[in-house]
Amino acid sequence: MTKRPWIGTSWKMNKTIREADAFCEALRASDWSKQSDQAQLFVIPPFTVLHRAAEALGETDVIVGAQNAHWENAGAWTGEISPAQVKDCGGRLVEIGHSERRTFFAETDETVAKKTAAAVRNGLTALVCIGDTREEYEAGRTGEVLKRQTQAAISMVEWAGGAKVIIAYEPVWSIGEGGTPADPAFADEQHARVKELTAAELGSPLAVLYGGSVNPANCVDLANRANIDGLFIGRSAWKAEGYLGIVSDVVSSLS
Ligand SMILES: O=C(CO)[C@H](O)COP(=O)(O)O
Repeated sequence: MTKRPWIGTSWKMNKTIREADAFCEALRASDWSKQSDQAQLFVIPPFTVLHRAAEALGETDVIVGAQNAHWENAGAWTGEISPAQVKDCGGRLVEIGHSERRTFFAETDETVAKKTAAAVRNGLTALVCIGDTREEYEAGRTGEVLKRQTQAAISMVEWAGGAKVIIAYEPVWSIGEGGTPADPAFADEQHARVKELTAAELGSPLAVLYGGSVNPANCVDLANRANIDGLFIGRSAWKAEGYLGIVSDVVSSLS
């Protein structure tokens, strides 16, 4: 069966309204935005343009999501955004537990578990990021860390009723400027383990995307690995041409 990869980008804390509009317009105008039979595209803007991006891409097959959401649907949680609010803005997916949130905003396995369960309860797809630090990687502890983070993330989800959870393996040592892209064979091995673990716990494996210094030179090799179900791209996809170039290369290589 031909693969139908997920290919998406988070803009992190980037883009003004005008820049977001330009990206969405370029994506909307591209044929790739209406070909979800070949690849499931997704874009994760900052909250400031979430509603606008969801509207702009509303007639396309592109899923728009949020970079975080709280575990409660409403209440006295100053500065937070709830999964119900994400849904109200047109968001269909929530990214949870990115390493930047775990490192700089005290996100823990427990908050990731609560947020994942809340996203699913609200009918959103939870895109849960897991990843080993450089220290853990060098100590050969990658497998153990990914197992702990995955088990915690899915521990509170109510699976009855079509819960949608996707895992993104993002080695912390691969992310951002100065990151080292993971060797595709190494990434594939880690994905295989996560798929095996989730299959054993849930009856069927969760999809596992790879993120961390994905670029035009390594996207095809990564996406063609047996256990890599898609790519989660940062810097290389922040310009629409960059994103669409990767989508086109990956889809062509798979067909
Ligand atoms: O979240 C990511 C993808 O949006 C991830 O952190 C990878 O970022 P990149 O290294 O800039 O591709």
